[in-house]
Amino acid sequence: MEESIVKVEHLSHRYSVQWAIRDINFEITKNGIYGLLGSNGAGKSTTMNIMCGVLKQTEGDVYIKGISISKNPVEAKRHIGFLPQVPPLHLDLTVEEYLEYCAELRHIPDREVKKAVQEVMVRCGISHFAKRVIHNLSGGYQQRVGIAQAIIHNPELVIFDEPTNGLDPNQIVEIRHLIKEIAEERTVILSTHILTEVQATCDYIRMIEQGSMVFSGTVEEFDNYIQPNTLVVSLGTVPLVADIQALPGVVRVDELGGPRFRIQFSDAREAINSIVEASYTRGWQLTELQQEKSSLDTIFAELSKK
Ligand SMILES: Nc1ncnc2c1ncn2[C@@H]1O[C@H](COP(=O)(O)OP(=O)(O)OP(=O)(O)O)[C@@H](O)[C@H]1O
Repeated sequence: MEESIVKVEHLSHRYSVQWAIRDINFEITKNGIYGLLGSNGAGKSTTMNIMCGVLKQTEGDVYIKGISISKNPVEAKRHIGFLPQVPPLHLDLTVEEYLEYCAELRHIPDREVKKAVQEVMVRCGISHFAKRVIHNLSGGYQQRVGIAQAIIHNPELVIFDEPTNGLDPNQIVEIRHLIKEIAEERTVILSTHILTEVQATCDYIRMIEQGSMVFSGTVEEFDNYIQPNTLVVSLGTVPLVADIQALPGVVRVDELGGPRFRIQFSDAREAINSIVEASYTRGWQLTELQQEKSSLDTIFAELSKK
């Protein structure tokens, strides 16, 4: 049996009277990058804060490598690194001073602190800023320092809450690259409301909407979750739209300009067969026929409605 890295069991949380998350369940047994996806206010930060032992849940529990975060938080937290939405930086310290402080908080033995700090600075590409006061770093480099504090104790699981929020496009690319490197050796969970972030960075998706889990699977499964229902075809000779529309399996035809058409179908196989056959018998000279994929945005909108 595969070892459980994280297990979230019947997790619910209520701030005063309102439930922020309700009966969230999932388990992670394989390394990789997991995107916790959801729109603003869906419950991502609440879930992550509980997973990291920063917030005490109302109901349910989280197990990190089988250790309960509520019953044995100190032991469970040894295996976790966390970068909250607002990085917990001390802006008036230098990068090196701050990371030494983090190493002590993480109970790294005194004689190993210097080495751990040097290694993590190399890992996160910030060695050249070791003596720089954090306040004077750009947003992207401050985020690197935030990532460094999350992995200084070499945890098996790293959790990032909206790690590219507020960064410029170049910084976003660099931070995504760093996250992928970090994930080569450990499991990473990152939260985001940006679909392209998931596409660019993650292997798996857990999607939360209105406090409940609405999807759990790979990015590819997510992409195919809502079955596409359109084809794009290009024809050598241009028939009447009504002639295409009349074919079995075809529901609607839109002209895309020139000889290209978007065809909405009720039954993919029936529509494809009838288009290919008509092209052959009526001399339409089919040159392109492809099924369109639902964009992540469409899927997101559909799932959010459910
Ligand atoms: N401290 C709090 N007190 C009361 N309600 C809260 C508190 N924090 C969050 N909430 C509410 O709980 C729900 C879930 O919020 P949460 O921050 O977990 O969502 P999120 O998916 O992380 O959103 P965002 O992307 O905007 O951070 C929201 O309705 C939010 O208003």
